[in-house]
Order: sequence, then structure tokens, then C-alpha cells
Amino acid sequence: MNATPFRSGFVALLGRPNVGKSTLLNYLVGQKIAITSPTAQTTRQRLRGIVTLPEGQMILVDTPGIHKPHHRLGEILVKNAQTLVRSVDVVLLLVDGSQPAGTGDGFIAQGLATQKTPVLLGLNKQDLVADEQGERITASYQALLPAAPLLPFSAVTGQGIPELQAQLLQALPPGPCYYPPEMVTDQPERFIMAELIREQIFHLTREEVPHAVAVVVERVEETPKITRIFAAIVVERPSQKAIIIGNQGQMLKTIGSQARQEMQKLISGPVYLQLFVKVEPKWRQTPRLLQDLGYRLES
Ligand SMILES: Nc1nc2c(ncn2[C@@H]2O[C@H](COP(=O)(O)OP(=O)(O)OP(=O)(O)O)[C@@H](O)[C@H]2O)c(=O)[nH]1
Repeated sequence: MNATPFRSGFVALLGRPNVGKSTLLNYLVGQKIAITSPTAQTTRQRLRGIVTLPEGQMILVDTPGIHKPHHRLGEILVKNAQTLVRSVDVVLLLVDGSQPAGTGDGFIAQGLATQKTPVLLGLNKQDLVADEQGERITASYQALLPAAPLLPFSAVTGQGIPELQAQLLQALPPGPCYYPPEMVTDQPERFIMAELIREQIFHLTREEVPHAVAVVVERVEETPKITRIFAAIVVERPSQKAIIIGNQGQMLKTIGSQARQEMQKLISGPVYLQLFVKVEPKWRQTPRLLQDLGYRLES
């Protein structure tokens, strides 16, 4: 008789912007499906990463970092996180464990304290913690959610990840394999391709520019030799368009060539990438444009 049942279920990855949610997701699924950057608020859309083990299947839901909203796009992101918490089996609240808890972590912990969903507290970035700081930092997080188990780890070095994975699995109920074992994400390749372009814009441009950008893959043509991808970069102002294009088109060229290399890894084949830049004034405040660009309230 098999004493340990197969477990499965949904885990929400929540946390302030920049705590390493996307980095952890990529580490756990073993492939780059979520884009990352040193700039906060890179992730905008919910993305599922699927981890299938002999003992069970975890469906990890990456979310945009939670912060107090400043515009309509920000409000949609926070509301979606609240809806998500009610629909998952367990919440992994991620924090930057290299620094003591801040007001942003308190804001999220308060929201979670009123929910019934169990919470695990993941202390990321342990590779940056000096021995003498560890205890003080840990205590500051434990005070936010006294009942939550604390799991220190690093999404870059992998330390502590086996324990984290085992605890997450234990928190899930017995259940079926929801997705085929070889599947690592629920998002279509087109979405990940658009994200790979946005990631380069985060790496290569500054201040408000990456936050004012949306990317839409408009057409994909697959031939036996090469995959041709045509994508639009949408910005809010002509000045942002000028930055994205750069002097003699140099910036757009660099964005394109770096994104193309990432896309080639994703599809394991040669890619031709053509980028256009479009101005849509105030797309972040305009419901119709938000919807056209794929941002909507999730149920
Ligand atoms: N040293 C170190 N850096 C990390 C670790 N995990 C993530 N980072 C870095 O932290 C930055 C933010 O990581 P992301 O994974 O993009 O963070 P996120 O929480 O998804 O961010 P948002 O999309 O803004 O919500 C990146 O520069 C990562 O390389 C870690 O364990 N150690």
C-alpha cells in the first residue's frame, strides 16, 4: 500500500516588487519562463509555472509585486493579487531576506492575516546575508506573521530550495496531476516572447520608460528554417518612442538582438525578429487599450 498520496495544488507567489518571485519561479521549473530585472515592477501579468515531481505537482502562480497603486494599471495588479489569494491552496509570501522587514511587507502581511489561506514565509536572497545580521532580520519578518513557517533560501544559489519545495508540497492536498508532466507553463509562447522583449527594455532603458511600455507580438510565421516574429512596442509619448529607437536606431537594434537570442533559447531554433514602435497616449489609464494589450481584471 502506498502511504504517501500524490499531492497537487496551487501556490501563489506574493511579495513586494523585486523580492525575487520570478527568479524563484524560473529556478523551480528549471527553465526561464518569467522575466526578471533589477528594476522593481517588472512582472505585470499572472503567470503559472508547473513543477511536476514523483510525489506531486505544484502550480506556482507568479504575480506582479504588490505595492500601493498609483494608477489604473496598478489598481488592477493589486486587485488581482487579492482575488488570487482566495483561490489557491497556499500562499508563499516572499521577502528580501537580506534586509529587515519594511512597511511594504507589513502592508501585504496585514492583507494576508485576514485571509484563511495558509501562508509560508520565504526569506530569499540568503546569499547576501552576513551571519551576524541573520537573526535580527528573521525576527523582523516573524513578527509580521507569527504563525507562518519561515523558510530561508536563495533563488540564485539554490541554497534552501529543496526544503522550500518539500514544505510547499506538504502544504498541498492529495490530488491529481492537473497538467501533463512535461508542461512548464500555461502561457502560450507568444506571451513569453513579448515578455522577453519587455525584459530587454527593462535592462537597457531607464526611469519611467520601461514602465510605460507594453509589447504585443502581432504575427509569428513558422517555416522549417526560421521563425519570424513581428512585434510592436507600445509607448505613451513620442519622447519615449525616441528613447526606444535611439540614436540612428541603435537602441532598438540592441533590444531586438538581445531579445532574439533569448527567443532562440526558448524555441531552440533560429529567429528573425522585427520590432515596431507605436505611440498610444495614456494606454495605462485607458480601459479599452489595457484590454487590447492583454491587461484585465482576473476572476
Ligand atoms: N543576490 C540575489 N539576488 C536575487 C535573488 N533572487 C532574485 N535576485 C535578484 O533580484 C532582482 C529582482 O528579481 P525578480 O525575480 O525580477 O523579482 P520579482 O519579485 O519577480 O520582481 P517584480 O517583477 O518587480 O515583482 C533581480 O536582479 C534578481 O537577479 C537571490 O536569491 N539572491
